[in-house]
Amino acid sequence: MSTLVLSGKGVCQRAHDDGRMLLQDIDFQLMAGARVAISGASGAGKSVFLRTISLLDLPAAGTLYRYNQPVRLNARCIAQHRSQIAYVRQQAMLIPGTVRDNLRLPFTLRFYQQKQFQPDYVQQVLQNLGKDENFLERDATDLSGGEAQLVCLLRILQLKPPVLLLDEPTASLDEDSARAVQKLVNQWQQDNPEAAYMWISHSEQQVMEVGDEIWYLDAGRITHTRKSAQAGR
Ligand SMILES: Nc1ncnc2c1ncn2[C@@H]1O[C@H](COP(=O)(O)OP(=O)(O)OP(=O)(O)O)[C@@H](O)[C@H]1O
Repeated sequence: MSTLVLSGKGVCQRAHDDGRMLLQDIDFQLMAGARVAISGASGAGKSVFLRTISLLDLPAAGTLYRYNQPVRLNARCIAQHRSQIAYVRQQAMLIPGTVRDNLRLPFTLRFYQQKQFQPDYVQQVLQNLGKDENFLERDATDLSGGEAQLVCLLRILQLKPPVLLLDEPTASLDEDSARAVQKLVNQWQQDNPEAAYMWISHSEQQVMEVGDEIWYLDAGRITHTRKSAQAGR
């Protein structure tokens, strides 16, 4: 039987400015290995939902559970949750320096000091994406938008989070770069079959490609879910 990695009960979010409800009483369950595409109109609350369940923004009400344990909202538990439920934004954010500097960055943080940068692993992944061995030494400021997004993703994937929350990661990319991002996420999930993701997309084609399940958000509620034709491949 599949493991429940992340779930929520009665999750609500309010706007910081006028207090209006942005998420209304959402219950959800994300199983290990799940591939969930999230769809819905602009302003439906998709980003707010991902930011809330990763605890980048704290919920106004409701409870999140990781592996069936309620997540406490103190600083240590929030930091731990964010490291496990990794949120990837649409715009790539890199530090000045090389690709290697960017990929090493998390290991300089106290939270990841027990983990080690694995150059062989990242080289292999980059090679599978068609990047040559000099790519690690490229200056981050010279990368294309698509390459920068790949580096951002790889920086997170190498840490092997059990859940990845992708907020329109290919929205500003051309078709080839978008495909490379999809390929990277697919490959990561094949290597880590217990890993799950949620992927926000406005592209109906991408929704069908990346989701085994599709969750629809409307006015801060999950209105319905369905299996895609890809389910059970
Ligand atoms: N921090 C905030 N304070 C106030 N309002 C916010 C905040 N964040 C988002 N909103 C509002 O919440 C609503 C949902 O925003 P959200 O970004 O989640 O939509 P979305 O479904 O992701 O849209 P899109 O597809 O256009 O990215 C919008 O009305 C937005 O203006």
